Amino acid sequence: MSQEFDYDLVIIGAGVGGHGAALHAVSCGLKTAIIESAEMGGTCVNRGCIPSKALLAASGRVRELRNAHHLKALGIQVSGVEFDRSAIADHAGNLVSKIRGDLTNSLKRLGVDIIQGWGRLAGAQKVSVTTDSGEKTITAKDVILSTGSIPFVPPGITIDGKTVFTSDDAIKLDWLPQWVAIIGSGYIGLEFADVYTALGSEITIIEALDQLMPTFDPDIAKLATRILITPRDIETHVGKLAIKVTPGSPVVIELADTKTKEVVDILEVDACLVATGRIPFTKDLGLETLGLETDRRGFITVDDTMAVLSGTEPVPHLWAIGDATGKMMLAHAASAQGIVAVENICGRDRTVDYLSIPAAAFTHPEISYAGLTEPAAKELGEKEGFEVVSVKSYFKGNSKAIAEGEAEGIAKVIYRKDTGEILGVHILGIHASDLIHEASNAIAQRQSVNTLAYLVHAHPTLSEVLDEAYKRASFSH
Ligand SMILES: Cc1cc2nc3c(=O)[nH]c(=O)nc-3n(C[C@H](O)[C@H](O)[C@H](O)COP(=O)(O)OP(=O)(O)OC[C@H]3O[C@@H](n4cnc5c(N)ncnc54)[C@H](O)[C@@H]3O)c2cc1C
Ligand SMILES: NC(=O)c1ccc[n+]([C@@H]2O[C@H](COP(=O)([O-])OP(=O)(O)OC[C@H]3O[C@@H](n4cnc5c(N)ncnc54)[C@H](O)[C@@H]3O)[C@@H](O)[C@H]2O)c1
Repeated sequence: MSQEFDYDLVIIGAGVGGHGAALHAVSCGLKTAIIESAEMGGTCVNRGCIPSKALLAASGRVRELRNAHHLKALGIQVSGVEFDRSAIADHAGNLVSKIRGDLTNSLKRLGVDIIQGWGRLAGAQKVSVTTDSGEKTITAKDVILSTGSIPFVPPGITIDGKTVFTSDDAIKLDWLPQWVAIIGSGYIGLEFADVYTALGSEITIIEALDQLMPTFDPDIAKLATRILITPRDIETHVGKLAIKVTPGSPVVIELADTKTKEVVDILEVDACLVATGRIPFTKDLGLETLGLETDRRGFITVDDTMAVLSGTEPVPHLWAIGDATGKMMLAHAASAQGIVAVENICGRDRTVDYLSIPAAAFTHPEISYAGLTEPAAKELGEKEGFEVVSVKSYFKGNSKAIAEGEAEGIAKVIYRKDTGEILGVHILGIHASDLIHEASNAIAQRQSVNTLAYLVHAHPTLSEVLDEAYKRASFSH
C-alpha cells in the first residue's frame, strides 16, 4: 500500500454493491475500509431481495398446498392448510439477521475496516465520516460510492407506514390486509401480489402505463397476465394514475386517466402498497467538493468502467456502483459493477456487459430474462441493418415440467437471422430464475443459436425447454 494514504480503497455504503467491491479488493491485496450509516447489507439484505424471497417461499408453499386440484393430479390429498402470519414474518426476519451477520463477518474475517457513520467526499481522495463520536477525515487512493436507492413515492401519495406503505414496510408483514391496492406492476408489485394472493388477500393493481408489466417483453407480459393475474383474486386498472392516496381506514385512492389526467374512479381499500420504482440515495455525499453533480434524477453518472464522470471525463480515483448509478437496479448487477471498479483500480481494464446480466421476478411461476426484449432488439436491428427473429418453446412439451404438474410457461429466444447471435432470452415458468443462466452466459459470449443447438442437455430436465428453443431456431432454417 502507498504510505501517503490511510487506505488503498474506501467504499461508502455497505450494501451488496459495496460488499462485493470490498471482497474483491481484499483478494487484490488492497487495504480497504467500508463506511455504513445504517444496517450492514443495505436494501437487498434488510428490506429487499432476502426478506421478500423468504415471504415468497413461505406463501408459495401455502399456495401449492391449497391447490387441491394440482395435488390431486399428483395423487395427493391434503386436508386443511393453516399458516401463522407472524411466524412467516419471523422466517423473513430471521433470515435477514443470518445473512446480515454472515455478510458482516465475511468483511471482518478478511480484515476490512467497518466504519459506522455517514460518509461524504471531502475533496480528492479524501472522505469525511460523521460518527457517534464526532467527525473524522480519512484518505484513500481510491473511493467507491455505493449508496444505493430508496423507494420513490409519487406526489399526492401520503405514506403512514401502516395502511399506506412502500416495500420497506410491506416486507415486515405486520398484518394481512384483506384488500390491498398495489400501485405499480413492476417487480415489487408482482412479487407482493404473489405473496398477498397466496395468503388470501384480494388485490387491485394500478398501473399508469397502458399495459401491465410494461418493462417486460410483450409476449411474456401477456402470458404472465394470463397465469399470474387473471386466475387470481386480482383486479387491474391499467392506464390509470394514482394521483392521491390518503391513509386511514379505509385508504382512499383517487385514480386519474394517465392521458387526460381526469379523475375516473375512487377506490376504498384496506391498505395500499406503493411500488412505483426507486430513486437514488445520493444526497449529502459531498460531490460538490469535487465540482461534481448528479444527473437530473439524482443518479451518479459513470462510464462502463464505473469511473464517475465529470461531463464526459472520468474523475481520477473516484468510482460509483450499484443502484446509485441507475444502470440496472439489481443486487448482482451492483456487485458485478463493484468487481469491475476494483479491477480498473488495480490497473486491469474491464467493463460491465449489461446485456448479459440476468434478471428474475420470483413469482409462482417465475419470470426471467437476459438481453433485449423483442421490440428493443428490432429497433437495434433496424438501426444496424439486420433482421431479428424469435422462437418459442413451451413447458407443456417438457417431460420434467409435466411430471411436476407445472407445465405452464414459455421460453422465448430472440436472435439475429443472419448470424444466429442471441440477443435476448425470456422465460416464464417453473424455476425460470435458475434456467436463465445458461442463456445469460451464452449472451455474454455472443453465441449463436446455431452453436447452442448442438449442445447436449440432460433428459429429463427443465433446461430442455431452452434446448428445444435453440433447436427450433437453428434447424428450422
Ligand atoms: C422489495 C425489494 C426486493 C428486491 N429483490 C431483488 C431481487 O430479488 N434480486 C435482485 O437482484 N435485486 C432485488 N432488489 C434490488 C436490490 O435490493 C438492489 O438492487 C440492491 O440492494 C442495490 O445494492 P446497492 O449496494 O447499490 O445499494 P443498497 O443495498 O441500497 O445499499 C446502499 C447502502 O449505503 C448506505 N449509505 C447510503 N449513503 C450513505 C452515506 N453517505 N454514508 C454511509 N452509508 C451510506 C445505505 O445505508 C445502504 O446500506 C430488490 C429491492 C427491493 C426493494
Ligand atoms: N426480483 C427482483 O430482481 C426485484 C424485486 C423487487 C425489486 N427489484 C428492483 O427494485 C426496483 C423497484 O421496483 P418497482 O417494482 O418499485 O419498480 P419498477 O420500475 O419495476 O415498476 C414500477 C411500476 O410503477 C408504475 N408507476 C409509476 N408511477 C405510477 C403511478 N403514480 N400510478 C400507477 N403506476 C405507476 C410504472 O409504470 C412501473 O410499471 C426495480 O428497478 C427492480 O430492479 C428487483
